[in-house]
Amino acid sequence: MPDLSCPAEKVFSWEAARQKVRQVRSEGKKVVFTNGCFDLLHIGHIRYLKAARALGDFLIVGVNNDASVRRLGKGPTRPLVPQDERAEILAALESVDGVVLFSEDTPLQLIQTLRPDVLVKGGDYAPEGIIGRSEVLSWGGKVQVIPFVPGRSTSGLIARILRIFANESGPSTPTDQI
Ligand SMILES: Nc1ncnc2c1ncn2[C@@H]1O[C@H](COP(=O)(O)OP(=O)(O)OP(=O)(O)O)[C@@H](O)[C@H]1O
Ligand SMILES: O=P(O)(O)O[C@@H]1O[C@H]([C@H](O)CO)[C@@H](O)[C@H](O)[C@@H]1O
Repeated sequence: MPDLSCPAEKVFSWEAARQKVRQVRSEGKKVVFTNGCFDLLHIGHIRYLKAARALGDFLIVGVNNDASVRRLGKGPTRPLVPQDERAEILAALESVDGVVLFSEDTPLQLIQTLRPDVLVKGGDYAPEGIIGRSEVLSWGGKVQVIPFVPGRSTSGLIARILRIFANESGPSTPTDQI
C-alpha cells in the first residue's frame, strides 16, 4: 500500500532546488521557471505549464505559500487549497519537474537564487510587467509570455460554482454552461 502521506518527490526546498538546477545546467540543459498561486487548477494552467516545459529541458514552478497568497489580494478566503496540496498537485503533472514554495510577495529572490534560462508567465501578463524580467535578461536568459486560454481562471471557476449552487440545493439540470 503506497504511503499516501509522503510529500511529493518533486517538491524542493530552496537549497535542494538550487542544487538540482545546478546539476541540470551542468548537463547542458535549459532551465525554465514560472510561478503562481495555482489554487484550483484549470485547463489554462495545464496548457500553459505544458507550453512552458516545451521551452526548455527542466521546468521549475515557484508557488506562493498561503500567507503570500493572502497578501496578494485575491480575496480573504483564498487560497482554497493549502500550500502543501497545491505544491503536490503541481508536482504530479508530467510537465512539471520541480516545485518550490515561496513566502515573499514576489518570486524575485527565488528567481535570483535559481537563475533560470527562461522566465515564463501566461498571457494575462505583459512582458514588461513580469517580475524578474530584467534580472533574467541581465544574465542572458529569455522571458516568454504563453498565450492565454480565454475564459479560464480560478476565480471564474469559483464564481461559476457559487452561481450554480447559490440556493444550496444545487442544479436540478445543468443550467450554467461553461
Ligand atoms: N487561462 C489561462 N491561460 C494561460 N495561462 C494562465 C491562465 N490562467 C492563469 N494562467 C497562468 O497561470 C499562472 C498562475 O496563475 P493563477 O494561479 O493566478 O491563475 P488564475 O486562474 O489567474 O487565478 P485567479 O483567478 O485566482 O487569479 C500565471 O502565470 C498565469 O499567467
Ligand atoms: O498566480 P499569479 O497571480 O499569476 O502569480 C503571481 O505572479 C506575480 C508575477 O510573477 C508578477 O510578474 C507574482 O509577483 C506573485 O507573487 C504571484 O506569484
